[in-house]
Amino acid sequence: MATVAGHLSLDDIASAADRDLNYETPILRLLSTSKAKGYDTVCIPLTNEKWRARWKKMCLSPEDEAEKDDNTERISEAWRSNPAFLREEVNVTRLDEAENTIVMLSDWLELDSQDEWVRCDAETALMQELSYASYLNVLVAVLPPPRNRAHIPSYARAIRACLEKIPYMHLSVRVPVYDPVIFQPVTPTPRCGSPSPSIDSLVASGVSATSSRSMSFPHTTEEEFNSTWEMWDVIRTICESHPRLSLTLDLSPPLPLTAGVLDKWLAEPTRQIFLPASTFIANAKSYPVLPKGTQAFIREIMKLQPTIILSGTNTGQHSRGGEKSYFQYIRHLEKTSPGVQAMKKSGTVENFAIGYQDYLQAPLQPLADNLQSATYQTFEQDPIKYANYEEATFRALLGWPKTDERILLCVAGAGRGPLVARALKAISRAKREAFVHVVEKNPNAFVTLQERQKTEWRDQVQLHFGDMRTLELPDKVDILITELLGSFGDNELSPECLDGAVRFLKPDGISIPSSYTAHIAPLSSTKLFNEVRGHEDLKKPETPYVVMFNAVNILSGEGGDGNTGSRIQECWEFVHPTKNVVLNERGLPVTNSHNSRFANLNFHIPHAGVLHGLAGYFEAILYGSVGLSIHPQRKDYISKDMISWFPIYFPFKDPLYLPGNSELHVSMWRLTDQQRVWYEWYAEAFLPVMIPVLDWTVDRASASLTAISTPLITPSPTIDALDVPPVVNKTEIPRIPNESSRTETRLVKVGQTALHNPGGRSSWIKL
Ligand SMILES: C[S@@+](CC[C@H](N)C(=O)[O-])C[C@H]1O[C@@H](n2cnc3c(N)ncnc32)[C@H](O)[C@@H]1O
Repeated sequence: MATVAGHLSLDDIASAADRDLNYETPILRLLSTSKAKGYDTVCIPLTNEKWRARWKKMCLSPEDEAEKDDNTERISEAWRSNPAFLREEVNVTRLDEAENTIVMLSDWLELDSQDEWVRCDAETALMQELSYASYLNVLVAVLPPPRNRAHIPSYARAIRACLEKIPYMHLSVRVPVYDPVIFQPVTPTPRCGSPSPSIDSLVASGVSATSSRSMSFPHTTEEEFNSTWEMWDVIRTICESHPRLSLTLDLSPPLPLTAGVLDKWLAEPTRQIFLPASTFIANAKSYPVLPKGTQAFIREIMKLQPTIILSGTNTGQHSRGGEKSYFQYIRHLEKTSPGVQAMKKSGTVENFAIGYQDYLQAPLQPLADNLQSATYQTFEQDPIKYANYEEATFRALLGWPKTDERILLCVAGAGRGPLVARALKAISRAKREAFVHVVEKNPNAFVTLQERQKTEWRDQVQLHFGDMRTLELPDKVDILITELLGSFGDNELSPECLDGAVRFLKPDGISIPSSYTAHIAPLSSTKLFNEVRGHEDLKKPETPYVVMFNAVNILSGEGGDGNTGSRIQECWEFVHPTKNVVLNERGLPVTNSHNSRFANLNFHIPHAGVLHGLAGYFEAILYGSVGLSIHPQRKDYISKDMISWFPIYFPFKDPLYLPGNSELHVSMWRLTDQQRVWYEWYAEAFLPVMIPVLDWTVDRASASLTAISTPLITPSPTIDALDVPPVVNKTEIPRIPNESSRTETRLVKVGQTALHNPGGRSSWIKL
């Protein structure tokens, strides 16, 4: 269940101050009442107005210059040299008051003020607050929100310094999901005036959430939706994605109905959602509900299990339902969240993967290693994979043209025998006379196969121990059944094993599977990036992993300008039996070069994001229209609730920022020598820019070179990436462009990754 926290306001704390002999302190009284109302925890402001007033007096120049005095400066300097609170400036003083609570630091601190002195004193105050919170064992502190884009690097540097000095505590940056008003330039306050307003006051005054909620975002651009994420991106980058840095997403501003622009928050460490009562609207019966866009977003982000901080629920903003109705509404959203429900429903891949989300696992190597019985047992729990294999075998048997002959089947790589059992079922359903050869190279699993032959299958099967690449069978078979597929299709060396096993097939024989394809999509995930980075050796970021994705955002979108493909794109295909391979006298390929592959795929990136890696999927055709798929857009039509494979993840060792409306060109290789197979991967980012088409003519009147070296247009800061006709020698008469109204789109390169795993130096699969 989602954790729901009640936000205590300064007014709540003040009104709890009247003595109640049942509680030792007002905060303990509020904690107890919140618990009774059903909240799991509370969010408490650490400081109060007294601290704000003292800080203001010490650190901001008075509006009236006449009020300035030396004594104040001395007091300020004394504070700077030894920052400390007075008892009456803080709301929490005891360990039991802070236990399991979320503490909100002074949200008026301007770590990104226009004024350098204000920034400096705000940082001193922040460190003082964190040090005090740390003294009280606080585990999560919500930081004041960033406001001023121009000084976000200063804000981020201050947070980084705090992360280094304060141990254990999680620092959570409060960021509005978007709110352009927050970024209106802060009036410079060179030690005078008051700090810029807090989010709450801006929402309450300027852009009232109620008033703007009723608008349909007529003027809100992609750039505006992106602006707070872009600030967060700078903070996260400067803090090097510190594992104790997280995000409190402030949902005070109303959300758009189109989810795409918000998905980027799913790939971030969004640990808290701040949800004020003012964000709720009244439904037809006057009960508080959330606007559609916010509902959809909360349902989606619930799968990350953030703590929802409800605030202002006791301020009577809605006429019906009372305080508990907000809380109940959140529980209702949780119950109707597809992600949460899938996790709860047994039999789904989401339920099967609980505890494994975003956890990196090394892919199996069933050819090089001998699998454990428990691993086979896990495979065998899949309700869909074996049913689809049985159906494919059944249809292949039904379609087999020679009805009067005994049909020979071979299950190669049989493991503990589930596909043998399914093949026998299919034979019985199809009412055909048939016999099954069974091949397995794992000596331990072969004992289980012998046991099953003796007790279940008897003379319907014949067992053969050995490697399908070298073993000989007594007969050629009609149908060859294998399951040697990895998350990327070919990554458990199905193509190489089948090169050997197809020798068992008659010329017109059928292979189940008949083909499989590998697919990729660019992905962003701070969590996964953190898992692979920071290791001295290159191995970790140059190794593909099997991962059940959760806090992940696929960056690509449909659309684009025709130069780009779909959101998830196919890299390559393997078809069996393989055609046109040069074979030796034993019927085996002379080299493995026919199994190497290359793909160059162009993705459209609609919204800005940070590329951390590639998500990989596979799809297989078993027979006819029966298949297996983990492709996110197709799996539910082909093999819904199949749990055997999680996707694969190809990491990038350094993040690559992709601007909105950019293109990502990905190169992917499957390479091989006589001993190994490995993947290499690389990506480049491009930004399409519109430039006028220049018709060049020779200017005989001017002998100066300036005409061509002066920038004529400035489509992008990387103007040098565009073709300007070269000057061959300095005496050549320059050409100047004619005026033209035509424009064309060119791609300007904005970044690239390293080539990952060259020569298979970090990761490979042993043949
Ligand atoms: C992914 S498991 C599938 C096991 C079983 N068919 C199932 O579906 O549960 C692949 C099996 O193929 C076997 N295998 C892999 N390569 C082989 C080879 N070259 N020759 C024979 N068996 C092989 C492995 O030992 C393993 O038992």
